[in-house]
Amino acid sequence: MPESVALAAAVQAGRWAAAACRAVRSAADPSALDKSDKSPVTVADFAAQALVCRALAEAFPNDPVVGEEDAAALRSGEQAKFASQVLDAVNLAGRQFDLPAATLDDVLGWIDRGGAEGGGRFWTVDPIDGTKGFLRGGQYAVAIALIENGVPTVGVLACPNLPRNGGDDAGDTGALFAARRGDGATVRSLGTNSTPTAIFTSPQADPAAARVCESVESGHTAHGAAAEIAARLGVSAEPLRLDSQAKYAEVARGGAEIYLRLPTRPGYVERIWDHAAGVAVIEEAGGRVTDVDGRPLDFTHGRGLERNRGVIATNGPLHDAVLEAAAAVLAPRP
Ligand SMILES: Nc1ncnc2c1ncn2[C@@H]1O[C@H](COP(=O)(O)O)[C@@H](O)[C@H]1OP(=O)(O)O
Ligand SMILES: [Mg+2]
Ligand SMILES: [Mg+2]
Ligand SMILES: [Mg+2]
Repeated sequence: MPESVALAAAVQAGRWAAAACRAVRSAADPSALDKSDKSPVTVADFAAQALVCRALAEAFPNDPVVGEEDAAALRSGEQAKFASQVLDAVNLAGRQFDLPAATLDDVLGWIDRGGAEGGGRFWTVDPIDGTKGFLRGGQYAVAIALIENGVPTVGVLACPNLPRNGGDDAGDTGALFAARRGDGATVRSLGTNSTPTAIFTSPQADPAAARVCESVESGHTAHGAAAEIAARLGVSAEPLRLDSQAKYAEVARGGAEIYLRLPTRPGYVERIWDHAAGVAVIEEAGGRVTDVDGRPLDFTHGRGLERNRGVIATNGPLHDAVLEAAAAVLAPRP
């Protein structure tokens, strides 16, 4: 079946952005700025958001985009050198795809296309999900999703550092996961014209045999509570720690059964771009996603998942058992 225009645009956007991320990492140690919440943002985050918004604008000029980054810091005279590095990264990646050279104004304009509010139909973009992983040389993902009436209907996760065929095939690094509601989920390489292969979650129904993945960063998830949940389920394998939505991808392709993202402090609201693409990919691969209370993720409240706390994603068959264990371990919803 030919891919829909929306999925094809998101795949192209993911490839362009992944090329920029790789170019930045191979050139030098990426320099980072601190955002107001103290989280880092690099030249590659901005270049990747510019390229994703450029690709989406070509295919869907009227679609709003809700992106993580904005160009305000790059427009301030103080960051002129940083801004010119972003421009260079966009053009370096662009040359790989025969794109016309961009100006700094083009790049700032594309980045700021990500400042929309959302609505009935909109895209949400995390140009680098897992910036800390990117800086460490760990996992990161370019995450792109189309949301229609609160439902992620298209999702792409481009994971430049993830082995495509599982852990044994480390020579073939870089995987792009894609899904469109009703059409299933696939993986392909990051190269142009690569063929997608269908992926499915693991059929494992024995909780004791499950493999759990979680964040590397202890500030992003409660590792202790996850260990208690795993113990209740009788899980013996050590958790797999990965940065970014690569965790959703790993569960979607059957490399793990459970992804736990457990609240570290009351009041942290998850961002829609940290989950929408992962939800589309995992659900189309046969999995399930809810918050820790079993509620579906609610993408109708702007930039945050205001109505949810934490996230639990599973292969499907294990979902109810994990929710039951989580309810026994976590304090009830306030
Ligand atoms: N306190 C926090 N709790 C949960 N997630 C967070 C927190 N601070 C930042 N994040 C976001 O968590 C995601 C990475 O989590 P993980 O540990 O799974 O890799 C990123 O989207 C990161 O944003 P960013 O996109 O800026 O990297
Ligand atoms: Mg960030
Ligand atoms: Mg993120
Ligand atoms: Mg990000």
